[in-house]
Amino acid sequence: MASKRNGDGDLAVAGAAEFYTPKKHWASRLAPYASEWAGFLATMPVAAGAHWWMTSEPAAMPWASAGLTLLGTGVTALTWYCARARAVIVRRFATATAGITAAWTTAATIAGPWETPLLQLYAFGGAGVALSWSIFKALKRGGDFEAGGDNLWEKVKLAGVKTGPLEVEPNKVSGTLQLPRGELDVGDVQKRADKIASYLGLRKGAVRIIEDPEDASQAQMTVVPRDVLKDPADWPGASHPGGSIADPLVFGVYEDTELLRLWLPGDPKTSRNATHLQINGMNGSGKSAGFKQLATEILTRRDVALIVLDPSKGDQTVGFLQGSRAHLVTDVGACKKLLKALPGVITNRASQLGRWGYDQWVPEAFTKHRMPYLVVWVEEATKLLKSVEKFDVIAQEARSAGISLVLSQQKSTFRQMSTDVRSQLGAVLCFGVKDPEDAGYSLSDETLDAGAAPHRWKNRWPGCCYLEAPGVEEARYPTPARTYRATDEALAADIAACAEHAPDLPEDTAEALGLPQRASDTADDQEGGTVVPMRSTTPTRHTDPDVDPLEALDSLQEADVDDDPDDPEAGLASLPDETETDLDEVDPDAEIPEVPDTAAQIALPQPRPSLARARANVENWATRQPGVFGPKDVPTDLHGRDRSWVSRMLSALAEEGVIVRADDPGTYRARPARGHAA
Ligand SMILES: Nc1ncnc2c1ncn2[C@@H]1O[C@H](COP(=O)(O)OP(=O)(O)OP(=O)(O)O)[C@@H](O)[C@H]1O
Repeated sequence: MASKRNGDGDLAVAGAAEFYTPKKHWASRLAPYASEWAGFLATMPVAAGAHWWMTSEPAAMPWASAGLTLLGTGVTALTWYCARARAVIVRRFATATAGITAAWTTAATIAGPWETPLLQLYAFGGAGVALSWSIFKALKRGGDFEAGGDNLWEKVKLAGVKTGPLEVEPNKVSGTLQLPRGELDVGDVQKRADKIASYLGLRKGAVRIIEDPEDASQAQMTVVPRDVLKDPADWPGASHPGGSIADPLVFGVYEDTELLRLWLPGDPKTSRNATHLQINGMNGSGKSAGFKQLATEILTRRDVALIVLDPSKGDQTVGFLQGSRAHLVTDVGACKKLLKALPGVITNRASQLGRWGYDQWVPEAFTKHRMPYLVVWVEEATKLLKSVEKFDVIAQEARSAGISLVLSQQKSTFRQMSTDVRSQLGAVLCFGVKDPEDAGYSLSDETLDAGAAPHRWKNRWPGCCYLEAPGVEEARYPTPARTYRATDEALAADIAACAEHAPDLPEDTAEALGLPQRASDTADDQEGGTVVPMRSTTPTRHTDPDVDPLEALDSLQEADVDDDPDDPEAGLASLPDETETDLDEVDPDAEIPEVPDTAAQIALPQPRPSLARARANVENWATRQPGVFGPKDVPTDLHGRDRSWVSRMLSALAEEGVIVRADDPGTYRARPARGHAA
């Protein structure tokens, strides 16, 4: 193979390309050998001319002889020196050729090239040298692409693989591989991708192999010699200021310099589905920076509203959105409430879209009916999802109602995110993770098999990511990308420049979610623009002032999706005597902790408490237990549901820090009381 580095010291894309460039015509097949024969033929007239010149000036002959001898020795020495980086055989061969040519030219200049034995030496010796160069090249290069390719495949123990025509782009060479049928499969080649990179003198991960979905004996090989991700590109500004959310969100570049693009709404014309997005990555892998850029892209569009639920970090991550039209909710309870209110909003929006004749949200829904697309971004999603029933159903319905959910969390193990929820999300953005197992919770097997390895980055390469999403070519899924390097000030300035385009939330949506129509209408924001906690927003309006919105939603949910279909007692009133027995376990003398409104209801036997009341009852009971307890210990009539529900509830309470986990799995204890002395 040709030199691995070009004159600038860069890894040579051209080198890789040169190795592979197919030579189909006889002229191009012979071209590599032309130089030695041209040199052979040129030597005779040069020597004859020099001889004629020297003999016409006899006085100069002694000087010319000495000069030519010195020049020949110098050229030979220079050849030896310049070829020091080449293989020993090449160096010797080149030096010998220079020496022989210089000696013959000097002798021929003095005596005349047609004199015996100079003419014979030229005819046989010169032709012999030229021929041996051609043989040497032919053996080394094979004379055409395929033999060179065979050499590569043999070296990496994949003999029989053939490389098809290659497409050479800046920093990328790609082409089809034909595998020997029945002998090798794509997995064999994928396993050796790093060996191929090593043979080509490239970094690990520079070679990726993707299976051809139509033919298992073929694969697509992509070689990306230079790692452009090492140095992230600077934020170039919002990609479509004042544009539609139907335009892609652009938030970085792939290693082959393509833009990193994400589409959230569907597109009936191209059959692209609307999607939710799952974002994973370990601490410091660049999730927050990615969020800021995507949020900026969203907030600079004219037909989309953004709601951000960030129960953990608050100002740290979303602070730069102060004063923007993003609705920011940072209170845990308020975040949960909002998520639980989503089904109502989904139903409402879906039926509106249906009435207007749309199967899904399209930009026209905004231009004609002022219904913006809605993005609900949930940071630290695991904490919130656990307490939202049937989240998979919410996710499933949300897409057709023009709502995309973005769930961001460090990792999505099956414990943290059910397969049902996962299957509804549709798109994954995976930043650096701790180990291959974590990568497996985010990316598909196909992407991982094709060489995606986010665990190699960990958090040492913040912003590096893989994206699997509708609208992105599947062959691109294993291609690494990096988000832009951006400052909060630059992003905030872009958002501010488009503030006039940002739409309000429709009145009914705002009302149902307990949000103002305009984020900047909140008292907090007017006071100087802090993150807006949900509790500071205007209360939801309802037609019946006596019905608590959450209770109403709970009843609706229960009517729709009873969480305990197998429970024979589902929907039946609990027997009062059982209630008394159970309530014996609740310390009647203990002071009732602060559970707004609902605490007073605990002692009263209820037919089957609403979901909200059941949660409050269980929480109240659990925080008052003197010892270790598990789901089976929680009195049924406090909640009226099956044990798996109680188990999920206790786990959620432990996540929220209301109770703590005990030593044995599935057991808990009340949080030790603090500050009694005070
Ligand atoms: N594309 C990028 N290029 C360069 N630096 C980046 C990039 N993305 C993120 N960073 C830097 O990496 C660091 C960690 O990023 P970030 O806070 O977004 O990670 P995170 O995954 O949100 O971490 P955590 O979960 O701990 O909050 C920050 O200093 C950030 O500026």
